[in-house]
Parts: sequence; structure tokens; C-alpha cells
Amino acid sequence: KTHKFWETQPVGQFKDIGDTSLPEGPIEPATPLSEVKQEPYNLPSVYEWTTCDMNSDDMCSEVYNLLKNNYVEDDENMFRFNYSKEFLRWALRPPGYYQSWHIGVRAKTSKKLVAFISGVPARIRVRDEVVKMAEINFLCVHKKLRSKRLAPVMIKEVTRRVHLENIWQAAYTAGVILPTPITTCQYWHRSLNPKKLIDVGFSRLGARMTMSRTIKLYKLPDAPITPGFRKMEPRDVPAVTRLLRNYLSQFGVATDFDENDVEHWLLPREDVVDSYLVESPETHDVTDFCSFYTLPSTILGNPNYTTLKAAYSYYNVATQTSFLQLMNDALIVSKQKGFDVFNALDVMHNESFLKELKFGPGDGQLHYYLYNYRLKSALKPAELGLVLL
Ligand SMILES: COc1cccc(CC(=N)NC(=O)c2cccnc2OC2CCNCC2)c1
Repeated sequence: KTHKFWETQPVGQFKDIGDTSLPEGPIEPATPLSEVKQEPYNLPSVYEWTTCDMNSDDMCSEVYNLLKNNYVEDDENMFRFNYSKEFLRWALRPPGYYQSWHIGVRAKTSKKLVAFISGVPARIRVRDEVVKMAEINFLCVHKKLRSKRLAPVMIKEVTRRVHLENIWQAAYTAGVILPTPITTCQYWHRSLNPKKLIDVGFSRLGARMTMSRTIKLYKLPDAPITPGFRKMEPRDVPAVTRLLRNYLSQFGVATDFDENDVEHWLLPREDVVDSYLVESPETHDVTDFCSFYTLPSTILGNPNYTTLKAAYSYYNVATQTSFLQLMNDALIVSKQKGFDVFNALDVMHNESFLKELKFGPGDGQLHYYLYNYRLKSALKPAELGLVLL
């Protein structure tokens, strides 16, 4: 499978793997803004660019419905991500966001939204360099317009608009292998509602297992067990920022959170993101933190269920509580909130709790990529401190 488009882009190329003579850092230099293409790239004549104002309920609904019907499905096409409107507003409007990076494609005649791609600004540390980047996400082309080569021109257009803001690097993930992953993660699932997961075909009854034995296997207490475990509040932002920055400093590539970022990305938002911390009953110090985001999936073609309620592990830090106990409390509260499954990647120190807390390996991988930034060697997933939505 030739990567016609990606071989033209400033990304690590497969032919360069192992060539340690190539320096770590930007592949192409920044250019003066006057040299950045001022006008949008050309689309096929029946389509036009549109900028999506996510503050507008109508536009947010258009993006929501396009993704709901045409975004990523699992390998067996049994489930499709169903990001909520509130989630999309949260994901696309972090501090310093650019509306111009919320890019839609409309059919000129019907004015229907047929494709979307987005970027948000982020500071990402790569080894000792903090780099301003765009996090690219939600690339979606309507099912009926696939293989019309729309994706390459959309990627070039979002790149052009990112360059206009004097940003020259980007980070993105994909379920497919492109030139060239900086790391490849395995995803894992922890059943919370095993009966529903088996009924909808997400999980299968284990060999020599009955349904009642399976329900008992995944049973969890009704309440978290760690003393001082509570929801995060605005007053906790400074302490959580300190805890997170210290924890993330050990990873080769990680988000460079400041208090402003923590306030946006980690304060609880109902049905979008949940975050908890442990406040020591003795000292009142914030010693541990866990968080997960809400990403339901539409269940395709099942007569009895429409939605899989899934929680996705986000950022977690344990300094006084055992990581196992902290993450088990995260499972307990996610079960309490009605989630059917808790998903996690084997990034950061997640490997240490996955097997112990009865996660099972998923049937796919998630590849991480940097645009216009070469790493001398790929990272292990455990060296990655970056979770994209
Ligand atoms: C269960 O419903 C699904 C609907 C669509 C795709 C998949 C499989 C899949 N591709 N899962 C992941 O990519 C994944 C698995 C565990 C944790 N995070 C993940 O992806 C996140 C991060 C990347 N953007 C999508 C959400 C599952």
C-alpha cells in the first residue's frame, strides 16, 4: 500500500527508520508568514470550504450528526464513536483555540456538511523541548464520498491554517499505520456491565464461563474505598497542576499542562469528563488524581440496544495511594455512573494495572504521530504521556 500523500509530507519516512544520522527535531524549518499560501487549497468544484462555529448550536449539530453517522468504527463495524455535542464543544474550544481550525466541507448545491477536520493548540514537550503544536482530530469524510481523495486536501488545508498562526508541528493518532508512528499503543477494556457487553457482541462469554460467573467476576463495590477520594473542584486546580506536571515530566513526549489548561481539560463536566482526587484526611494535601472522559458508541444493528456507554482513561497520578487501588476506585465510580465499559491505552504507567484490574486486550492498536518533528527512536507506549480525545 503506497502512501502517495504521506511521502510528500514532512513526517518520518519508513525509509529513514534506523538512520540515526538524522537529527531529532523539526524536519522542515518554520517559514515567514508571508511565504505561507494565503488562499485556501482547491477543492473539487462541487464542494466549498466552511468554518464551523462550534458556539452555534446549529453548526455544532451539523458536526455532531456528520460524526455520528460517518466517523470511526471498530474493525468489525459493530460500533461507531458517538461524541456528544457538549463533548465536541469542550474538545474544540480549549484556551487559545482558533475557530479557523474548525474546518468543514459543504456540497455547494445542498449546502450539506460532508466532511470535517479540526485542530486545537497544545503545548507538547518532546524530551527537553516544549513545542507549540496543533492537535489534529475528528477527520471525517461522509461515507458516500470516500476515496475521492478529499482527506489529503483537508489535511493540507488545516496545515496551511496552522502555519498561518506560526505553528509548525502537529500531533495526531490513527488506527491505521502511516509514515511513521512515534509509538503504537494497545487498547484494553474493563467490563463494567458484562451482560450488556456480551449481548451486543463487544465481549464474548469466556470458555467454561457462565453468565452469572462472569457477572460475579466483574463485580465492584458500591463506593470508592480510598479515604479522601472526592470529585475535583475549581479550588484544586493549582494542586492538580503541580501533581500532573511532576508526574508527566518523566515521559519522553507529554502534554505541558499549565493551570489554565488543567482548568479546561480536567475540571469535571457532566457527561464529558470526570476527575477525582485524593485529599489526605490528615494533611489535606492532594496526593493522587484520576480522570476519564465520556465517549459513547452507537451500537450498529442490534435490536435491543442503541448505545454503548464507554469511559476512556485520561490522566492518572498516584503518589500516596497504590495505583491499583486508585484505578479500582475509578472503575467503581464509573460503574456507579452507569458506564458499560472502561477503556484504557497501555500508555504511561497504565500497564501496571491493566491485567490486575481485569482489563482484557482490545482487538486493535492506536498509533501516535508527530508532524514535522523527527524522533531519533520510537517510544515505548510507557514513555508516552499524551492522551488525545
Ligand atoms: C467501542 O466502540 C468503538 C467505536 C469505534 C472504534 C473502536 C475501536 C477503537 N478504535 N478504539 C480506540 O481507538 C480507542 C481505544 C481505547 C482508548 N482510546 C481509543 O481511542 C480514543 C483516542 C483516539 N481517538 C478516538 C478515541 C471502538
